[in-house]
Amino acid sequence: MTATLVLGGARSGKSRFAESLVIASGLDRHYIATGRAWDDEMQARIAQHRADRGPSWTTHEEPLDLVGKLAAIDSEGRIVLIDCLTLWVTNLMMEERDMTAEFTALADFLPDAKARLVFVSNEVGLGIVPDNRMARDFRDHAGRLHQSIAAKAAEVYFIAAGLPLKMKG
Ligand SMILES: Nc1nc2c(ncn2[C@@H]2O[C@H](COP(=O)(O)OP(=O)(O)OP(=O)(O)O)[C@@H](O)[C@H]2O)c(=O)[nH]1
Repeated sequence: MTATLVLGGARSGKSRFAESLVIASGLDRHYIATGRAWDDEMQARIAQHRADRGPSWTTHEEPLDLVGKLAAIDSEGRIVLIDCLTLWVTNLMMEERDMTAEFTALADFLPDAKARLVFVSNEVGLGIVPDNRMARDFRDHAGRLHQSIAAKAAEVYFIAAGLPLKMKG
């Protein structure tokens, strides 16, 4: 099945746009959250997101084993929204995982996926070069991952101010 990549900045409207693609598909809706609730504000925000999505979505929370989770729920007639890749990259870095191996596993999974996949991610590479090493590594990992997913995706969008710019497809 096909994959879509939706890139954008913080509060650009990328999650909402990705959700609209899922709803328009008419397929069985699944949501994989890679983020973790680290404080009360985030917990409240997540609860609101869940309420907004409503009961027609099946939610999975998977901070690290994204490929394993995708494989476990992969099925024809299903669409899976992954929100978001940059939080997955953060979690992998915190656990000192082999980034190249993880990114390769995800890219290799895409052509064989039976479900339709919609990836959301933050475009974090547009500002000045960060002055700390970890932030520079994070930016580089995210940029490499985006290029690899974009190369295999059928459609790629960039969202700014709530407006989608179609870059591929
Ligand atoms: N753990 C968990 N996280 C969730 C759930 N639903 C949404 N999220 C997280 O909430 C985040 C998106 O919410 P926001 O922080 O409000 O949006 P944003 O990414 O800053 O802004 P947009 O560009 O508008 O999407 C995603 O990264 C998800 O991982 C859920 O059910 N469980």
